[in-house]
Amino acid sequence: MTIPVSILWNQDQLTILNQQKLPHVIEYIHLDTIEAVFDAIISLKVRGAPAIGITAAYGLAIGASQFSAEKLEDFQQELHEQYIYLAGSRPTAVNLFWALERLMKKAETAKTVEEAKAILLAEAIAIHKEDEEHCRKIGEYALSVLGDYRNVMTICNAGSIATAKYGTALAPFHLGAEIGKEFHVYACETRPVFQGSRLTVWELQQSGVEVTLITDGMAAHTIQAKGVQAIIAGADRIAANGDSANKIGTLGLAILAKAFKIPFYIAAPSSTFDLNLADGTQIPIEERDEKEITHIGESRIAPEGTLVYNPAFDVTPNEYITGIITEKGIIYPDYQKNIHNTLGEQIGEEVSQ
Ligand SMILES: CSC[C@@H](O)[C@@H](O)C(=O)COP(=O)(O)O
Repeated sequence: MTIPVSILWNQDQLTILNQQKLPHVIEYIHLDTIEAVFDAIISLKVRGAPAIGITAAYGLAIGASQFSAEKLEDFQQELHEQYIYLAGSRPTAVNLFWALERLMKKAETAKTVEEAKAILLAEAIAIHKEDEEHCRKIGEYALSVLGDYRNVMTICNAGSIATAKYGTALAPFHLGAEIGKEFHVYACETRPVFQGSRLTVWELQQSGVEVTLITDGMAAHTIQAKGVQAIIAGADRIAANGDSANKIGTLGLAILAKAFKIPFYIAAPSSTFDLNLADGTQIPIEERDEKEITHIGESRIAPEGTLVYNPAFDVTPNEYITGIITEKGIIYPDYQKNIHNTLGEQIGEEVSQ
């Protein structure tokens, strides 16, 4: 049993698991240009907030390595243009902007073009490595709060393949499998793109975790009928007051958790916090192609001319969140105060869009 990984940097080459094709085809593809990285992000070949950030960082470094500029000033100008280009790939996951800005800041310190290229790549590798360490810590903290619980619900895929390794919401299940702690995970299929059925179920099966698939509309009944003891979800962006954006359907689960008096946890690394935003109303919500709802694969399931609203994310207000599990510890209400105390002021200065 192995925990799958979706991003590899080997011999100066970026390779990703093509998540579009899972679970039927396990295909790893090389991304050799910044355009290929942009396409992989917008088309969900790579997805999940931390994985998007890591891939974008490599994308900027790969792009910069191919610039022909000889003068540092020209190089920095081209770098800025490519940074804006990649930052336009997806709007909600703040890890994208966080990672790109981290590279841009580092590049400013370079004295030569060659040095800038080396700095960019080193920073992308550092972000990749740190994310794995952070996710492992999140998993350890999550295991401590889940305690003796066995039946836990999740949504979307906030797993190993959405990060460098281990995942955020799925990290405790992978680590649990390693130490013999048995969970039974109820995975919401997560319409419209089915990250739950296609990715979470596949990923948990790979590491030997017991997982049952349900449709999103079955969540309330399943909590009641199967004795779900906790819900854990990832996040794409967390505001300074703890309001958390995650895949569409997460807010519904949080409300259910309150109604059924079970804990609802968000698991996310510090790179997912955007302390520049006072609350969740300011988080941009991506709206995606209506075909994701009117079709399953290439088959149309709604009449021609159907009006469609397809927001990919929703925002869970902080009052529904029992705790936010980060690599720096578990943050409990009062979120406004405790997020600031746990993450420190520097994060607020670094993250912006
Ligand atoms: C650890 S990833 C957390 C979230 O990014 C994840 O749950 C999610 O919403 C992913 O959305 P996606 O649209 O598939 O990129």
